[in-house]
Amino acid sequence: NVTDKDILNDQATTGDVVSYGMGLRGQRYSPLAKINTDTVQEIRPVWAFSLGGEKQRGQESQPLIKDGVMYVTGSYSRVYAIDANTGDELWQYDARLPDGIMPCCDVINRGVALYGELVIFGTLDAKLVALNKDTGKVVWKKKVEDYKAGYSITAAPIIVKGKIITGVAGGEFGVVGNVRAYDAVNGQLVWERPTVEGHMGYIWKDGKKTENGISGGKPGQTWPGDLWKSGGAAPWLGGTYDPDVDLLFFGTGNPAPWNSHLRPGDNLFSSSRLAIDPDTGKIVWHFQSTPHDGWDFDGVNELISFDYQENGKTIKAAGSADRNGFFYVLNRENGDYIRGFPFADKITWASGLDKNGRPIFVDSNRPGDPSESKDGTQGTSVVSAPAFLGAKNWMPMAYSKDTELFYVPSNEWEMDIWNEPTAYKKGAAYLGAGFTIKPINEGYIGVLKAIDPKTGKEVWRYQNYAPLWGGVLATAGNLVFMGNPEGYLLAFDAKTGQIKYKFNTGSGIVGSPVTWEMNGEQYISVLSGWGGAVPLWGGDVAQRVKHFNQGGSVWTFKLPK
Ligand SMILES: O=C(O)c1cc(C(=O)O)c2c(n1)C(=O)C(=O)c1cc(C(=O)O)[nH]c1-2
Ligand SMILES: [Ca+2]
Repeated sequence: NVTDKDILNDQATTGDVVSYGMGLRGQRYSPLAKINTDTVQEIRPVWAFSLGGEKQRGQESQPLIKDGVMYVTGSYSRVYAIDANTGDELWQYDARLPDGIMPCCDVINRGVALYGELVIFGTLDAKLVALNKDTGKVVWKKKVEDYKAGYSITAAPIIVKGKIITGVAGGEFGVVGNVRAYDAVNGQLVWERPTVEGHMGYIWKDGKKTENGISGGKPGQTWPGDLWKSGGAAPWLGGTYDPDVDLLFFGTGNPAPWNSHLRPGDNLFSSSRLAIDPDTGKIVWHFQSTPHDGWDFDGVNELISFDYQENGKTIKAAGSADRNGFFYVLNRENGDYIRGFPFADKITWASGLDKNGRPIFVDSNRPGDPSESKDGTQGTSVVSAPAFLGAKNWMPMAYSKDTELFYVPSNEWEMDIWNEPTAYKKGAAYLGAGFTIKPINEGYIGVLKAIDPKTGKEVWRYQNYAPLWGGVLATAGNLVFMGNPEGYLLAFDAKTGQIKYKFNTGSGIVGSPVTWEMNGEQYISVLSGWGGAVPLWGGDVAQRVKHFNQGGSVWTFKLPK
C-alpha cells in the first residue's frame, strides 16, 4: 500500500515509482547508476506489452511501479496493471467514454496516482476514478466537471498530504480553469480553487461548503466586461509540490479566446504559475509568464523545485521552460523573479524580459485586430515564433543534481497566425484565431537542450528531425533518456550529449521514461505510441510526420544478468 511517506520519498527510494515526475518536485532524476554511460549499450528489452484498442493513440503516460506491479494508462482513459517481471497483464480498466468528449489535442492521458489500495486517474469526460489496485474494480468515481462544456482531464493527479490534487483541461472551449483537492481515501471534495480572476473558491469541512475567497480578490480587474466568466486558464498539465516550502505549483493555460483584442488587460491568472496552499487552496503567489497572451502560449509548463548555492547561500529556486520560449528561474518561497533567458533559438513576439520577468512585447508581432480589417472578418496575419505548440509543450524536462543542468525537450518552429471574430458558446471551440505551423530549419524541429539555470548557457544540444513530444529522465549513471517520434528510445551522456544507446520501439515515443530497481537489477520503461497534438494541429509540420505509424505499447529494458 502506498503511503504519503512513500510518495514524499519517491525520488530517493529506487525500488518503486509512486508519483508523476518521479518525486513530487518533478525533477525526473533517479539515483540509480547500474545502467550508466559504460553499461547502457548492453541493455535489452525484456518485455513489451500492447495497449491495443483502435481508438488509442498518443501514449503520453508515465508508468508507476509498486511491489512488482506497473500501472499505466492508455490514452483513451484506460488503465493497465502489469506484472513488472514478466509483462503479463493482471487487469485492465476501460472508462467507456461518452461520444461527446472534447479533448482539444488528441485522446491522451499522462498517468495514474497511487494511494493506499487505490489507483486513481482522470478521464477524458472529466471524472476521477479510483480503482482497487489488486482487482481493477471501481471503488469510487467522481464527476469533476461537465465534459459537455468542454472540460476534460488529461494530466496525472498527484497526491499531497492525503489529498488528490487535479487540474482540468478545456482552455480552447472557454471553460473556467480550476484546481481541486479531494480526500484520497473516499474521494470527498476538500477545496476548489478557480484559476481565473473573479471566481469564488470553496472549502469543505464536515460536509459543509464555505466560501474561501475570490481568486484575485474581485472580478474584472484584468479582464474587460464579463470575459472572465469564460476565461480559460486551464491547469491542464497538473502540478508539482515541494515539501520544503509546502506549496503546490500549477501552471495555467491560455486565456480564452485566443484573439487577444477581445480581452484587453493581463487576463489573470492565465499563462501563469500559481503557488497554492495544499491545505486550503489559497493562492500564495503567482507569476504570469505571458500577460495578455495572444499566441496560445499556455503557461502550464511544469515548475521544478531545485536548490543551488550562490555566495555561500542556498537559493530555494524553481525552474520552468515556458511554451513562449523563455526559461524562468523563480524563488519558490515567494514567486520572486530571479532570472529568465530565452531557450528557444527564435523568439519574435518579445524582445526580452524586463527586471521583473515581464515580456517586452514586439507590438508588430501580435496578430492584428479583425475589427480593424476592411470587412471585419480577419485581422492582419503575422509570422510568429515560437509556434503556438510551443518552444516546449507538455513534455516534461528533467533536472540532474549531479550536473546541475536542466534537460529541456524543445521545438524550433514558427507559425502564420491571424485573428477572427468569435463569441462564447457553451461546448464550442472558442479561439477566434487561425494558424499554420511551419518548420524553421530543413533538418530538424526538435532540440533536446542541456541548460545551466544559473547562467542560461546551453551546454549541449541534440537535434531531431521530428518535433520532440516525450518526457526526459536523468540518472546518476550520467545518463539522460528520452524517446523521439521516429520511435527511438535514446540515451545520452548527461555531460556531453553524446548518444550512448538507441532502440526502435516501433511507433513514436511521446511518453515519459522511468527507471526503478527490482531484485537488485535496474529497469527502464517507456510507453511507445505516436499521437498528441502534432499530427492534429501541426500544419505543415504534420505533413512531415504523417508517415509515422500508431500503435501503443510499453517497453521494458534491463542489463543482461
Ligand atoms: O488549454 C487547454 O485546456 C489545453 C489542454 C491540453 C491537454 O489537456 O492536453 C493541451 C492544450 N491546451 C494545448 O494548447 C496544447 O498545445 C496541447 C498539446 C497536448 C498534447 O498532449 O499533445 N495537449 C494540449
Ligand atoms: Ca491550450
